[in-house]
Amino acid sequence: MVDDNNSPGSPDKNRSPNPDGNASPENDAAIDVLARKVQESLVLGKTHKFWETQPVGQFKDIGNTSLAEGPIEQPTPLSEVKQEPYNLPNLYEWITCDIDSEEMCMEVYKLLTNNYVEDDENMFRFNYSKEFLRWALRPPGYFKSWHIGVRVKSSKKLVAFITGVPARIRVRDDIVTMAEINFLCVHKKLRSKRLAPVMIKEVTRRVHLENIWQAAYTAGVVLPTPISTCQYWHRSLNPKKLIDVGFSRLGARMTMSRTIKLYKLPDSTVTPGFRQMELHDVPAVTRLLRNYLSQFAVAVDLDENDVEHWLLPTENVVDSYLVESPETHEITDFCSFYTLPSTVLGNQNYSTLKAAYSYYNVSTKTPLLQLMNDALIVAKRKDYDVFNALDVMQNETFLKELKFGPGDGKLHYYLYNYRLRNPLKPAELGLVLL
Ligand SMILES: CCCCCCCCCCCCCC(=O)SCCNC(=O)CCNC(=O)[C@H](O)C(C)(C)COP(=O)(O)OP(=O)(O)OC[C@H]1O[C@@H](n2cnc3c(N)ncnc32)[C@H](O)[C@@H]1OP(=O)(O)O
Repeated sequence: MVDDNNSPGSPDKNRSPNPDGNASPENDAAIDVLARKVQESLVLGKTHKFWETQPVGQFKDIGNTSLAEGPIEQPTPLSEVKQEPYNLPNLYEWITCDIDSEEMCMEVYKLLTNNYVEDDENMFRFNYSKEFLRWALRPPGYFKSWHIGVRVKSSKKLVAFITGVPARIRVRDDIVTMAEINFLCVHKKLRSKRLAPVMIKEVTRRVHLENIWQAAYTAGVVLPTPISTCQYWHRSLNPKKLIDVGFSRLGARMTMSRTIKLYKLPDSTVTPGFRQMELHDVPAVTRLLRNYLSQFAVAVDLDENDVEHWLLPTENVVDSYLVESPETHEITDFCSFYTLPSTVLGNQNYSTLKAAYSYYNVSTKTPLLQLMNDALIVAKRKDYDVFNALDVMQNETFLKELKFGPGDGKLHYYLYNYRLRNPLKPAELGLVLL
């Protein structure tokens, strides 16, 4: 395969300042990578003033297999949880963001659109849509109080944001109610002022108030300590545009027309019984997914309400397809992706990149390769420019063959207040965070 996807143009949360090249995702390699990071930190005199105070795996404990797996700290009585918000610098105030309100949702959208995650070279920035934010922030049992903003007191301008949503996550045999923390953002003009630790402490306090003591999150930066380090892969659907905007490069000895031909996909899907998921499919999809996810060391635990929320197709937010056997009408396979465009920064011809992100996929009868090729075909038909996938679950089995190319940088997975003895391989993760 000609890899024309090696440019720095992947706007993932994978903004590690020192990309790790091609480290293999084996356990030992993962430990090596972490050990190297820690070594670098020591040489640079880099410490984690905030993270060192938190109940997370610490770098000094890497490889110490005598520490037990499970919660690091026990819950405290709710009456001992701090009742008042943490102090902010005087000019700022906390708000709870009512994401149902069109006006509030627009403010959050604008903050993120202008200040959220960029790639290393500042060519692309995530552009989560308002509909996406509403979907991501209002799953079953969500808490409004976990949608937290910081405003300037005088102007009321929103300058920082962090969110949590509840989720059940299974770690080996232990099903743990956690908060999934996402959308941490500080306005560009307020960076490096230690606002992020206050935001994290405040969301932690509000999560504790609901008697929840663990959290899961992903980030492009290395913090103490990843439970796994994954890589994004990119499948060009519109190679000309991707090259024009600098997302990918023309491969060596490749012309534009050969590249277009290389990535061409058929107009229609090939699997008999392949169709969009509908409301009445929720029980069957839930069974299929639960059974599939049970094989991973760490996985999301989804019931029917969760599946309805997270996987029932929502225009421009999440797409789900399944295979219904034409003979037995049994639901045998499932695939899904979510929609996350990126703003193209400083390009004359294009302003956005339309990206699909692989979500949860299950194959029992249709080979995964064929199922995912059908997913690529529908994504292409819906005018996506690129299809992205992490190397989690069984994704490695189709990435190369379906002409995905590796992105640069990594996405690190973390648990708060839950220790794992060793880092996991990406293929041991059954969890995709948005
Ligand atoms: C039980 C319930 C628990 C709930 C909480 C669970 C934990 C949740 C954790 C949050 C999960 C978020 C998941 C996502 O949303 S990941 C997406 C993060 N957002 C972005 O990358 C958007 C663009 N960047 C920014 O808006 C800012 O640079 C941010 C806000 C990221 C940092 O602002 P700033 O650049 O102005 O820095 P500071 O001076 O205020 O603070 C510096 C301290 O902050 C630590 N830092 C930097 N980046 C991250 C990061 N991505 N996760 C955790 N910590 C991070 C850093 O190591 C340092 O601590 P230490 O190294 O000295 O110790």
